[in-house]
Amino acid sequence: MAALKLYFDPMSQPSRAVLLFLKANSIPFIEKQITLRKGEHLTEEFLRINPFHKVPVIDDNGFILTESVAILKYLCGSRHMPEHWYPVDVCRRARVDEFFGWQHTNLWLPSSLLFRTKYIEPRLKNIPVDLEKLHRAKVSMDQTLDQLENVFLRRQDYLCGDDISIADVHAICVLMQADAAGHDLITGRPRVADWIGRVKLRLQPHFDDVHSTLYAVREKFARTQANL
Ligand SMILES: N[C@@H](CCC(=O)N[C@@H](CS)C(=O)NCC(=O)O)C(=O)O
Repeated sequence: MAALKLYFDPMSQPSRAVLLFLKANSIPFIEKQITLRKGEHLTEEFLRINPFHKVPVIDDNGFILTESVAILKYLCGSRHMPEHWYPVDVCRRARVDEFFGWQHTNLWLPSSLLFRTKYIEPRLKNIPVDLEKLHRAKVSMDQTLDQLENVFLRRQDYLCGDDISIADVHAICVLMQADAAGHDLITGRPRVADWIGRVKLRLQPHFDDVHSTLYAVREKFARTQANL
């Protein structure tokens, strides 16, 4: 049987979620890095794999799947992973699905907007940072972080229950994008701070390995754009 292939860019938050999950669970796979910055997602070869020109994508012995959430769920089912990642119990599983439904507009959107506005757009279009747009993204990101603090983490150690699930892996990778853009995730949010520490610890050393490219960007921001 051909090995699983993962097409990813380490600068992409959903790519990192899948990469991290594979590494943390020692699932064998072949790395196919697609560097978005270089336009490698727009080649004819990649468009045949994903006509939507997005990463991540997996090719599991000819079964091609896009969308990070679908990929994580597929890996849980096809690799018979420990139950805590995506519980079998109907209600516990529904909590994970509930979070994934919520995160698209509430977590993914503000975090991506923040990073895009501060990092990608100025470089791509050679323009200064749009401060008004950045402010809107920051307000929205703070609302989301407060909801993580006061709703999801109010009575439990992980986002969807008492043990780590694929929702935690996905969410922390998305949040790291905002962190790299210099957004303060934890001040006044002790539960979010503890949760980040807890999830990272569960996923080390792979967490730092998968985030090394992003950490370099975060350092650059801290030196050059700390005032924004
Ligand atoms: N909902 C998708 C989002 C995938 C996505 O937007 N990927 C971005 C990188 S973070 C991408 O490949 N963008 C390139 C493009 O849209 O051309 C998922 O979770 O997998």
